[in-house]
Amino acid sequence: QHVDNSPKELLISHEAKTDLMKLDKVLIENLQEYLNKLEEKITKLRKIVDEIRQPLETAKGVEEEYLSNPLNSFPLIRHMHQDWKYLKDFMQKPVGEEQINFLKETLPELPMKSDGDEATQAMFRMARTYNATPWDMAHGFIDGIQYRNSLTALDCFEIGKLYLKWGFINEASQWLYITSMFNLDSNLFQTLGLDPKDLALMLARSLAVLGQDNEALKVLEKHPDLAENQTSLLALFKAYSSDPPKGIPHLPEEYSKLCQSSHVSSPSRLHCRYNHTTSPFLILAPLKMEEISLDPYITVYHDVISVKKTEEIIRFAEPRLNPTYIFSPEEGQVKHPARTALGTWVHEEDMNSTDLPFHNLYDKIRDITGLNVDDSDEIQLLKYGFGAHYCPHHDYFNGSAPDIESHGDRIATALFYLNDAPHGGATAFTDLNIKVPAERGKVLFWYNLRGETHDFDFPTTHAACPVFQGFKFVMTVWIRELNQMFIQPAYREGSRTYFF
Ligand SMILES: O=C(O)CCC(=O)C(=O)O
Ligand SMILES: [Fe+2]
Repeated sequence: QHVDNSPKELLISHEAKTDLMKLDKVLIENLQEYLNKLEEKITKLRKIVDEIRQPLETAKGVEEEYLSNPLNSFPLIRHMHQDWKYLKDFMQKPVGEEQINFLKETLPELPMKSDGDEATQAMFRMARTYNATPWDMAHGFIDGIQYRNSLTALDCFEIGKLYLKWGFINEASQWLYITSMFNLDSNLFQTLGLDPKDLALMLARSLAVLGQDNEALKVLEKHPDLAENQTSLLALFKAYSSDPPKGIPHLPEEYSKLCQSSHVSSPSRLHCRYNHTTSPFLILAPLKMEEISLDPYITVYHDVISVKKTEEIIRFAEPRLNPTYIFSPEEGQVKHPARTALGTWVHEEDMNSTDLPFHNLYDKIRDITGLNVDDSDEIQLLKYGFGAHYCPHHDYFNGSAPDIESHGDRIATALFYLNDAPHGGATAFTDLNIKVPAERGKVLFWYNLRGETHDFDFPTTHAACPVFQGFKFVMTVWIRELNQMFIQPAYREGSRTYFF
């Protein structure tokens, strides 16, 4: 399968990031080589300057006597006639062309604008979801954890611009203010695209919009080019209203609250027990089960899948990953910032292959859930990288999927956690105030449709919190409804109430 080198691919794949670092190293070496070439030229020129200055030094104060000597006047004429012409050629000769060309050729391999935008948006998402102030974020402090790294002026500037574009003026002003606190005097930043004048304009504009006129004027005053027009600029900022921003991810407050590590799920009155009733298999090998909600019915099973199996599944998935989509009744499958994991479907032939880790998976799910699972169900492997998340959603299609006639809706979901997400990445049931951390070997199981009627169970709305560090790997199994006809005969087709 073709791996789409889309923005998300860069964000999520560890390999892609490792490759980027390797490429960065090569480019830095190339830049160093360019510097060496420049230095070579400078060293040569220094020697030449010293050399050609020599006769003048000798003649200093005794010019007439000096020139009367033909052994001096000849060299002068020759030098003036010849050397400067050659020097002009030497000065004009481009330096480090090879290195410049190498950089030019490499540029198409580097992240594109959309990659940069997506990375900036991931920072926005994490800052908002984990309630990190710009100051904390810039200093590597997020969701109670202090990371060793911090952001540079250019990083902060980029994030500030996004906040400004999306109309989060208060945060924008803070990001831009932090940017301005870096030492921007050297024109180093200008070379790299951070024009202090642009920064001052943006910062002043955001302050003016916030009604902090004096602060805005102070920022403008510091700039020789802006100081003289400060009052008219201020008036302009205040009169100017930008178009309503587009593309801002909606991050509901209850979702953010749940995702933060400070949130502790309300102590469950339900218990853990060993499930040995669902199937004959479980009588022999009972599973540690945790009921985390009775209505809707949500359970977690521990140690369902071995470390070895999870590793095999991850190895299977890695080379097959593609961007994931959300299902929209109007447009079908669409790429959307609400879902930013990479994924791959597991197809029938792979499910049944004895060489692959999936071949007894259907049995296992049947044992746990008591539901009939087979090739009519959908299995997707998902990898969430840096900042990847899935906004609150429900898994049922609400009658809109094309194959709903043949398979029915998604009656239940079994979510297998294939690794431990180091920071972030929990599954959050936003209506229930329940958060399930991503821990290897667990299976989270819930019904999306209500028992008797198969009505949509709204409080099953759930989300995947943004992953801040490392990645999160899961396998989602959506169990379809019509396969359960003989197990749950209470279901009468057409009985469902549609709410939307
Ligand atoms: O990754 C998660 O925790 C949830 C995934 C999910 O809800 C889905 O794929 O439908
Ligand atoms: Fe889901």
